Amino acid sequence: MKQGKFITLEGIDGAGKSTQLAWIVELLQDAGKPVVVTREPGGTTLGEQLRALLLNKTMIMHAETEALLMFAARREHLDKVILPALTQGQWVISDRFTDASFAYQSGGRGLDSGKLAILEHWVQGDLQPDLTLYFDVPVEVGQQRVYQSKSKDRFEKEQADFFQRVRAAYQDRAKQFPERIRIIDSSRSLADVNAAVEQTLQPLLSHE
Ligand SMILES: Nc1ncnc2c1ncn2[C@@H]1O[C@H](COP(=O)(O)OP(=O)(O)O)[C@@H](O)[C@H]1O
Ligand SMILES: Cc1cn([C@H]2C[C@H](O)[C@@H](COP(=O)(O)OP(=O)(O)O)O2)c(=O)[nH]c1=O
Repeated sequence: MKQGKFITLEGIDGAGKSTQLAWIVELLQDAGKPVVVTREPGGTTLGEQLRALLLNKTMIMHAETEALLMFAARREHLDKVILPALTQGQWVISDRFTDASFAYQSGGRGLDSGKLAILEHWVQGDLQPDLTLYFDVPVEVGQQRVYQSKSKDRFEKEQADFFQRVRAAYQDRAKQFPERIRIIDSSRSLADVNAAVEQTLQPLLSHE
């Protein structure tokens, strides 16, 4: 029986997820919540090895292989990390989850979202995050932030039109699940985004 809360962070590369993750952990710890931080693809020994393959910019793979590996890593992640932590009453914060597959593999690569929905149901059953923070930025802003910060991986080396499709797919998904997915305008200053995150988390914290 799930007791903890499951929060996921989404957005195109460079949206500011990792930066906000640290702030969210601080807010939850200040509120006395036991927090587990994790990420996708990854989060387990096997998942991190799959991540290395998926992000390796010299690796060539079919788009469906890519999707299947994302969901294989997710199955392991749920089994080894997410479900045990939730059952123990911990708050799980994941830097990306299934919305990323709909955004990148369906929006970005063009896979049929119906196939992904089958994998989603297979791997997660009815489990969905309690809250998803979608950090929305224009593609140019995200790309500028990524290029300033580090060398590009297999996804980050994609062109702007790929990220336009990813962003559009995220926005569609946020419209489809407005209760769960909250849109945060991440093009603003760090202080403004921090404040928006705090405000969005408040109802979840005060219902506890
Ligand atoms: N609101 C913001 N304003 C300006 N720069 C930001 C903001 N949020 C994050 N950054 C910077 O942008 C870069 C990418 O941020 P990061 O959190 O790593 O993004 P993501 O995890 O979504 O790819 C980092 O150098 C970070 O310091
Ligand atoms: C979870 C997930 C990630 N991805 C992609 C999005 C990102 O480009 C990449 C993971 O990188 P990311 O989480 O952004 O890590 P970093 O901040 O270290 O670059 O994997 C998918 O394409 N589908 C998925 O289902």
